[in-house]
Amino acid sequence: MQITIISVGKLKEKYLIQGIDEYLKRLSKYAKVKIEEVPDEQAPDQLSEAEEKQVKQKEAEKIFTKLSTDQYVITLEIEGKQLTSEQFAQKLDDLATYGKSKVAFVIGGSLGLSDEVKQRSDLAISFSKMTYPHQLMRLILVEQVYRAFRIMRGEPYHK
Ligand SMILES: C[S@@+](CC[C@H](N)C(=O)[O-])C[C@H]1O[C@@H](n2cnc3c(N)ncnc32)[C@H](O)[C@@H]1O
Repeated sequence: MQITIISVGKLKEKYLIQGIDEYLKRLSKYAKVKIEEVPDEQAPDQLSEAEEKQVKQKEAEKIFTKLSTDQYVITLEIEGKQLTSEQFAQKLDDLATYGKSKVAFVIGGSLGLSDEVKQRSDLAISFSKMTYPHQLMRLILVEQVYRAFRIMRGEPYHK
């Protein structure tokens, strides 16, 4: 399986970089995982609805440069579908079985994802109704992808 994680915004915190690197190392046994970081748009704290839309659209343009038509796109959205780790593992397994082995996960920036990106999404998943910072979301995602591979292979992992 070829997995691309497209994430808006730069990873700054050392502990997150180390955590993500650790899971990427563990994941290399199961899949090719590539991180594509796209720069976030600099914007003031107070934005009108139109300005917010514009920022998200600009970020979307950069996201689209990293996506290809043959990828199955999974967006991370708070309002997306909540899955158990087993269901998530089953989903990845099904994708591999049915020839959709190129998967792109997309994590938005601090304002979230634009409607255009959401429309391109094949599946929107939520990790809870709470909002996580995008940097932390990247760590949570790689851990869950790693867990999914362990589940798929029937290998022991913390329950
Ligand atoms: C700070 S959040 C953006 C918050 C923004 N207000 C929104 O509604 O999307 C940054 C990104 O992290 C991801 N994210 C944060 N919390 C999430 C959750 N509970 N489930 C899935 N993705 C989440 C999403 O991709 C989101 O675009």
